[in-house]
Amino acid sequence: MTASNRLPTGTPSDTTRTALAWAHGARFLTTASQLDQLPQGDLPEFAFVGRSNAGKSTAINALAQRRQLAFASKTPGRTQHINLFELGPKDAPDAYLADLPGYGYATVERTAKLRWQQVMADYLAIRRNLAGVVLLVDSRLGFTPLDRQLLDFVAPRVTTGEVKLLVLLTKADKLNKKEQAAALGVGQDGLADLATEAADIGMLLFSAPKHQGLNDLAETVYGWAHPEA
Ligand SMILES: Nc1nc2c(ncn2[C@@H]2O[C@H](COP(=O)(O)OP(=O)(O)OP(=O)(O)O)[C@@H](O)[C@H]2O)c(=O)[nH]1
Repeated sequence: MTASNRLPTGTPSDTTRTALAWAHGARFLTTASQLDQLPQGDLPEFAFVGRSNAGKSTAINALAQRRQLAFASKTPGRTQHINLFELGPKDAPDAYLADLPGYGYATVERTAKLRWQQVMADYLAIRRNLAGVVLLVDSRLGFTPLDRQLLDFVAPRVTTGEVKLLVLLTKADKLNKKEQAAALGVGQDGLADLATEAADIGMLLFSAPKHQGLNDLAETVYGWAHPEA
């Protein structure tokens, strides 16, 4: 497993610039409430998942450098849709970014929670072109039981290396250096059971306002979509 607490440095490398330019081209494609409404095909897809309020919309918007590409839901826990964004040249898209519903609102009724579980479990287990999962976890909270449950859904595909995993420890600007290092340590310990030899797992401290982890995030997902690059 790789872990990074790098702060942004001066001039980005060519690789970073390419990855950032690619991510900035993200555009909304479609929204789906069921898996069979998602486009089929072989384009690599990476999914952003996380507890609600973990900073998922903020991270997607920072990655795409758009103020409102991903919308924070106005009614907590009610948005059970998967929003899909397209990346790459407009006439020849080369990847999809999937924004999965946030989870963990205490006020959501049981039936909605069960429905969420089913959508996530099915998506993570079945979506054939799923290349990677970006799991957003508030760096001050670490993995919650629902994050663990989500990891369980995708674990069989992560441990074999079929699906890659990047954990973003969000809101790192709210922690001092010592707390950041501790959060990375706790996070890595929490993933020990997934870290097989075949698995491709990374972890980054992330701060949207400070752009911390942003270049690494762009490079990672670009790499997932362009394994030949
Ligand atoms: N300080 C700080 N605040 C952040 C950061 N990322 C997100 N936030 C704040 O955290 C709150 C939640 O962020 P969102 O991006 O809406 O969270 P979300 O995970 O999309 O939440 P849902 O829409 O409920 O699923 C907002 O007030 C953001 O401004 C960060 O890196 N640093």
